Amino acid sequence: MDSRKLIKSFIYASHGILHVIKSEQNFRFHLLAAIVVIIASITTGLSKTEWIIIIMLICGMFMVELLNASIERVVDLASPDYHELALQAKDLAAGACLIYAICSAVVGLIIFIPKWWGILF
Ligand SMILES: Nc1ncnc2c1ncn2[C@@H]1O[C@H](COP(=O)(O)OP(=O)(O)OP(=O)(O)O)[C@@H](O)[C@H]1O
Repeated sequence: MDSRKLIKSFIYASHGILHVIKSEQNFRFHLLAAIVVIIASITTGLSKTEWIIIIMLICGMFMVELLNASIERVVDLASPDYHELALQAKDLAAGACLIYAICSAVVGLIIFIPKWWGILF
């Protein structure tokens, strides 16, 4: 295996992540939300399985946002002017983000609410 090629791939991927942090407000919001969820998870106390679910949800949200940002750029490159298919491509990608965000919120509530209920009452 060519280790220099592997290191370069990591560097390019890191550039992509840094670029999306700088340019996408949605991504910064999800980053902040992830920090809040991690703090809540530490203070609430989760099982190993619950931690795995939370980590997968957080990383999944970042992945979907990165793919959405990537699709937006490809669409802007291919169709700078208005086109119905460009609209559909961007709206479909945004729809994917919305579905994942709703799913994450629901799963998060299923994990946290019974624990907080147990602490409060
Ligand atoms: N070339 C285009 N042709 C047709 N409709 C478009 C085009 N570009 C954007 N749109 C429509 O405008 C909406 C917003 O597009 P925009 O590029 O501003 O993305 P966004 O979702 O606001 O992302 P961000 O603000 O993160 O860049 C899209 O969801 C789509 O409905």
